[in-house]
Amino acid sequence: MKLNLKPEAILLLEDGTVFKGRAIGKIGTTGGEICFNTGMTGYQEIYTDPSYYGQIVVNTNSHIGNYGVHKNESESGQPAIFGLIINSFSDIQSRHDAYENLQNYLLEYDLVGIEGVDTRMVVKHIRSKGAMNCIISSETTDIDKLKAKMKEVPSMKGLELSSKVCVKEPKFVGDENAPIKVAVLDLGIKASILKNLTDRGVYCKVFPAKTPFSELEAWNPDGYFISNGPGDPGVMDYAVDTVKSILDSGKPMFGICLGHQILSRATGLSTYKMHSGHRGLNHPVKNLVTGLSEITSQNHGFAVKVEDVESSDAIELTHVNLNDDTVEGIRVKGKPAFSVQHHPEASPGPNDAKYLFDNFIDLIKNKN
Ligand SMILES: NC(=O)CC[C@H](N)C(=O)O
Repeated sequence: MKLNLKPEAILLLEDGTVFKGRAIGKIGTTGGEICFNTGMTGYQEIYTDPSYYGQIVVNTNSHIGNYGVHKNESESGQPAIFGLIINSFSDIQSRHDAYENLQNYLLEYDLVGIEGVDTRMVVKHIRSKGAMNCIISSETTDIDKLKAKMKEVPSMKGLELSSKVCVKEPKFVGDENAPIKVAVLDLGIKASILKNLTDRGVYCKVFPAKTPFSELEAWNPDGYFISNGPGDPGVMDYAVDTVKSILDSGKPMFGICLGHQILSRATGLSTYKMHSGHRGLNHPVKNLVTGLSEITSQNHGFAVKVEDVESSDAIELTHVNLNDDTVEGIRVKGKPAFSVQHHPEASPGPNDAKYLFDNFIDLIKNKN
C-alpha cells in the first residue's frame, strides 16, 4: 500500500469554517477570495486566466492533474490564481505531450494548494453563504495564527487589479500586414482572445490598462477591444473614461467580461458584487436579437445591474443568462459598440459564442 506522506494542510474560510486536507504545490500559506469553477476540464487554462488574480480556485471536478500541463494551454505567461483547492489530485500525468506534471508546475510558480478536501461540501457552503476570502496553509495548523493572516487578505470588492496583470509596455500581436488594426485595452487579457482576433485578420496593439485614449487613438486603429480582467469594475474610473472617449470617437468597440462591465459603466449603468459568481463551461445564455441560445464559458464575480439596464435609454439588452436572468450582453444605441459578460473565446469551454468575434469584424468592415 502506498502511504500518503504529503504534509497536512488547512483550508480556513473567512467565516471560521475549517477543512482539513493534504498539501499540494509549495509548502506555505496563501490567501485570497475563494471561488469555484464547475468546468470538467481545462484546469491549466483556468489557472492561467489573469481574471483569477487574487483568487483561490476550487475545482468541482474531483480529478485534477491527471492530464498534466501542456506548453500550448496557458492563457498568460504564468498562473494567476493565488491558490488551489482540490478533491483528488494526481501528480502523475497520462498524456503523451504533457511536458510536466501539475505538482511540479505548482512548485515552479510557488503556488500553495490543498487536496483531499470534500469540495462538494466547500461549494455548498460558499454558495449558500456567498463570496468570501479564505486561507490555505501547509506550514501551520494554528487556526488563530491563520485567522490573523486572514485579516491581511483584501476584500475583492473595491480592488483594482488590472494594472497589476496587464502588459507594462505596448505590445504588437499578429501580422503587421493584416487588413484590420485593433487597439486592445489590456485589463488582464487571455491569450486565446488575441488569437481569435489575429485568426480573423486583425493586427493588435495591446496597451497597458491605464493608457489614456489619446495614445490608443494615435495608432489610428480601425476598432477597439476592451479585455477581460481581475478585480472590481466599480473602482476602475480610469478605464471608464477611456471607454467614454472611444464611444465619442464613433469607432467600433467590443468588450468581454470586465470589458463588458466597463463599457456598461461608460454608458451610465452600474455594477455590483454577486452573491455567488459564475465560473464554469455550461452557462446557458439567450441571444435576444436572434432568439437563439448558446452554452457559454463564464468567469465573473461582478455583474451589471439589471434594473439599470431596464431604465436605460442608452443601451439595448442583447443577451440574458437563462439560469438567473443576469445581464449577459449589451449594445450601445446609435454606436458601433457592444459587449458580453461571458467568454466567446471559451478556452476552456464551448464555442457557441465565437460568432461575436465575427460580428466585431463585420462591424469594422462595414464602418470602414
Ligand atoms: N473574467 C473577467 O473579466 C472577470 C471580470 C471581473 N473581475 C469579475 O469578476 O466580474
